[in-house]
Amino acid sequence: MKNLNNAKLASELPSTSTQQGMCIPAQQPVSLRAGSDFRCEQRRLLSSFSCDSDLVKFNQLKFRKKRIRFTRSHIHEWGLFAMEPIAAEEMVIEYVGQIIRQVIADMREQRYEEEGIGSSYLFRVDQDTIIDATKFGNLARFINHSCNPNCYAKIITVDSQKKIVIYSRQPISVNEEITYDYKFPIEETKIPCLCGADSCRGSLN
Ligand SMILES: C[S@@+](CC[C@H](N)C(=O)[O-])C[C@H]1O[C@@H](n2cnc3c(N)ncnc32)[C@H](O)[C@@H]1O
Repeated sequence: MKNLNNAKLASELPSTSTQQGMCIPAQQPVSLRAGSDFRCEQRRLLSSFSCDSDLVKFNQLKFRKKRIRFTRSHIHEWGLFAMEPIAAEEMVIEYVGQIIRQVIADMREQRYEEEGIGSSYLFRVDQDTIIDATKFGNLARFINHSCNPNCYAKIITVDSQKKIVIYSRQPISVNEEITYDYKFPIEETKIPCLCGADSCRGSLN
């Protein structure tokens, strides 16, 4: 199955409280305990920091969407382009679509092929969850693959729900095409890559 396969699963949100363990030994002297409390809190903050910043950025993205547009791309048909400068490590857009199971994705993939839909808008979240943006989605469905991309896809958990978010990995200029590495699994039947990067691997898969 050739779905947009995201390898960055390391971003699962750890719980900021229960998974940090109990840090206050009951019989500790007060002064030591205060130090322990402090170190414990510091550890908790440090370990939850990147996750919380994902959450903050995700909430910000809801209220202040990046200015982007889809237009013809030199890579493949339609692509997504920045209409404002985007700094590195910014959330650019969420990849929105229908959440489906593997068995449904397999059936749909076959149906889409029969319908002559040549592009794949299926994005794997985990082993049994796929987001299908073929018929319902947002502008993220227009993002093309590049072997030298300016963005990357990451899975974050918001309110116990996994979400695919596209982040910038470097500053992006106005009118620059937004791309990420699809990380398709390797297959025998190759899909030629047209990204044009010097480091192009020659195929998407
Ligand atoms: C999510 S769509 C991207 C948007 C697509 N360009 C469009 O016009 O709808 C993914 C499909 O775009 C095509 N594609 C994306 N990046 C490509 C690349 N670097 N080289 C060749 N085809 C690409 C492939 O057909 C892929 O299945």
